[in-house]
Parts: sequence; structure tokens; C-alpha cells
Amino acid sequence: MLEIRDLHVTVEDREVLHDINLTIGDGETHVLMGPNGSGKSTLLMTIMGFGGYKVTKGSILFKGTDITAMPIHERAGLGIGMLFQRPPAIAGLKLGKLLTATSELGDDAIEALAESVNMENFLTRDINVGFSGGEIKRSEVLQLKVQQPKFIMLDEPESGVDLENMVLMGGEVAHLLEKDVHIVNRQRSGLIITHTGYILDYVDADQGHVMIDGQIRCHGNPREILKVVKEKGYKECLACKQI
Ligand SMILES: Nc1ncnc2c1ncn2[C@@H]1O[C@H](COP(=O)(O)OP(=O)(O)OP(=O)(O)O)[C@@H](O)[C@H]1O
Repeated sequence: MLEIRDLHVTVEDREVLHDINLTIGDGETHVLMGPNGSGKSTLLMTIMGFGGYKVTKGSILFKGTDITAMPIHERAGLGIGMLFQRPPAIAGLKLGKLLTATSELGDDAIEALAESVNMENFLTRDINVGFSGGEIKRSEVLQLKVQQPKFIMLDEPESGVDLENMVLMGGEVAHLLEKDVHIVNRQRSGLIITHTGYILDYVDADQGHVMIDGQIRCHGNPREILKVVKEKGYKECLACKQI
């Protein structure tokens, strides 16, 4: 589904990502961990194609197509979607209008999807304006449910979410990533950034990666990585022999 080769990315004239290589197969869910400021969100923003993230070397292939220079709306059109860590508030644009504009679903279908994540009363509100942390995350999940991307990136889906909403969010993410479908029949893949690992209770994560100082320094079973990091800290990942 996704292949990143020798990727180097500069933000504001500083190289933030160096020599990133990552392959995510069809139906696979990968988890990205790493200390604050190590470059995890930068990688997701670069894959999505946001301006300000300049690829100075390397390439990103999605389903065999080189998307390295492709504009963001074309990447979204190919089926790449993202739940943001801190999505912007957009005064003047109603959530319901955005959902109608970005899908072919009718009002009733959108209303039903909104109800499924307790967001039916938010469709007439400006996007994220005055939303609580948990409401922002539910709004993001609703957008993914409407868009149904093939490759789903989630930047810290647990942050700011209470325990009850975590169960709701976890179930929705599991459904989006087709946890209950056998891997050979899955149509979707995912890449999830997590600090706490709570999301691992809900998804079928195949691989974990640790990013440190803009480089992926370790691969492995995500639960094992999390255990090591909890016990010994990220410095242990620098000694990883998996890479
Ligand atoms: N637009 C920007 N302008 C300047 N520096 C930036 C910008 N975006 C990212 N950076 C810098 O790039 C580095 C990586 O940031 P990034 O948000 O990717 O880290 P992260 O691993 O996702 O961190 P966290 O776990 O804290 O969310 C940081 O030092 C950050 O300050």
C-alpha cells in the first residue's frame, strides 16, 4: 500500500527527517512511537502532502504510484486520509457542509454516521470552533467514516479522550481498519502514532517503529517495544538490533 524510500524532509530550512524507509503492506496496521519532537507528525504530514514539508531526497509510493510531488487533494482522492493531532478550527465552515462537500453521501447517511459517534448535534456548528478535545477527535473520526480512505493515518488518537470515549473511538478505529476481516481480505491499511499504546487494545497492529531524532531506529512487535520503553526509556531503542 505504502512504500517510503530514503526520505529526507526539511521544515523551515531544518532537516527534520533523515533516511526514512518504511513499507506498509495491504491490510497492515503499523504503529509509530518515539519521543516528543522526534518527527512522527512530520512524517504523517509529509505523506499527506502538506505545504511546508519539503522532500529533499527520496520518494513516497502509494499503491505503486509515486506521490512525492502530488498535491494534497490528489492524494486524498487516491484514498489517503488522516486524523490530526491538533486539527485547526475553521470559523464559517459548518461540519455538515464539509462532510457533504467531501463525499457523495446524502444528508440522511451523513446524519446516521454522525449519530454513530454522538456528533449529530455538531453538524451545524463551525468545524472545531469551541469543540472539546474529545469532540474534536470524534469529529475527526466522523470525517474518516464519511471519506472511507484506503490508507488511514492517525496522529495520537487517544490524546484528550476520556475513557468512555476511548472505547467508542477504539471501536471506530478498529472498524475503519477492518480488524474483524482476515488480513488477506482487508482493503485498508493504517499508520498510528501513539505515546500511551491504549489504541493497541483495539487494533490489530502488525509492526511497531520507533523514531528518534528524525530517523526510524527500531522495528518490532509494538507491545514489546512499548514494554521496553516503559521500563527503560527510548535510549534502549537506540541499541535495537532490528534495523
Ligand atoms: N512548521 C514547523 N516549523 C518549525 N519547526 C517545525 C515545524 N513542524 C515541525 N517542526 C519541528 O520538527 C520537529 C519534529 O516535530 P514533530 O511534530 O514531527 O514531532 P513529533 O515526534 O510528532 O512530536 P510529539 O510527540 O511531541 O507530537 C520538532 O522539533 C518541531 O519543532
